[in-house]
Amino acid sequence: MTAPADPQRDGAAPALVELADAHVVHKARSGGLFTRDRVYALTGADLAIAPGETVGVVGESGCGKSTLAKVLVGVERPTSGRVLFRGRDLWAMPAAERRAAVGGSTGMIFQDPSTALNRRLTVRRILRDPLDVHGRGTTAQREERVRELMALVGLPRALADALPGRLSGGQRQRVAIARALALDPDLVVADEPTSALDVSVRAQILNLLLDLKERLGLALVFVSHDIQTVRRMSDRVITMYLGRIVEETPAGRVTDRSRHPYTRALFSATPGLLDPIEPIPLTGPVPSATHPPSGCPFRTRCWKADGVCADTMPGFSAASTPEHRFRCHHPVQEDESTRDLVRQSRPMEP
Ligand SMILES: Nc1ncnc2c1ncn2[C@@H]1O[C@H](COP(=O)(O)OP(=O)(O)OP(=O)(O)O)[C@@H](O)[C@H]1O
Repeated sequence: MTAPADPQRDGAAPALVELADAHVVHKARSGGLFTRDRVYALTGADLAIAPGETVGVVGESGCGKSTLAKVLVGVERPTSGRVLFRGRDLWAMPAAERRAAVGGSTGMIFQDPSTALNRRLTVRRILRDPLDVHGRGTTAQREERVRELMALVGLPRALADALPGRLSGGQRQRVAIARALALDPDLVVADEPTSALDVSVRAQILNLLLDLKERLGLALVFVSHDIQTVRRMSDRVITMYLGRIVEETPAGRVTDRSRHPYTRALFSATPGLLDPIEPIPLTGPVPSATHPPSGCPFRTRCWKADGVCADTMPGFSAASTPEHRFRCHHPVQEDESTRDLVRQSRPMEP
């Protein structure tokens, strides 16, 4: 069995949740029927989430962000590899113990609260449900907890008997956040929590998440396409490409100190993050997760790629540190500016 990649980084708090060489492989479908192909949704993920930290996850559509999120909170079982909750192998536990561990330590907030909440249940019932399922407290204590949760996320008490259809998008997402917090988890994973909301309420929901994280000492994993927001919210940013974690960067270094060419390209394409700059051009489509390229999955779009990249998937580079890890045969130099990379990566004039 594979040992956890980096069980406790030097001096860091012990991990809340750790993935050790986690893979998720699906059967591919075509026209509603399974085919012989496989979809490599998550490949060899090694990751440790420490108590109280905020980890942002970025990458293009289909790169495995949601899969990583679901594996971290124990709602999706990896095809192989291990998920450790406070050092204990989640999927080796008896089912009842696993359900209690997952319910009691993690919460998940989904993209669209309209579909994530049962439309036939009142706010009170939605918030009571996890307490009932996990047998928390007496009836009176559960009612009190529902009131507490509503206050925590800024929902007026008068909405306790409302159905989700009567609430605004922002209020619905507050209910979803309260439900994720019902059992007092240590880790909350928010998968694109604001992308289905009006622009006007996005900032309120993000501020609420940050505020709750501080007040409750939560660890937060934040998945988003919105790179600016990820950078602002996170302590550490994880870059994914075609099912792989290719870089983990301290958030303060992520714009102009990232060492993986893909992270630099992703951030260069975000307006307003760097001084006016052209984005690093990435040529060609994202390869299919059913037929990933040999070696490094990014090589087909990388201006630095050579034969080594086609032959071998890079492990974490020897130049990595415990805080800043990257998988690349030809990492960007520390002192190379994104401007230099734009120049290097520009396709040759014919
Ligand atoms: N149940 C499934 N069956 C088959 N393929 C799946 C399944 N779930 C996910 N996939 C595939 O796995 C890959 C990773 O999907 P995932 O949803 O984790 O990506 P993502 O980065 O969250 O995408 P997005 O940003 O668009 O939400 C994609 O190619 C997706 O089509």
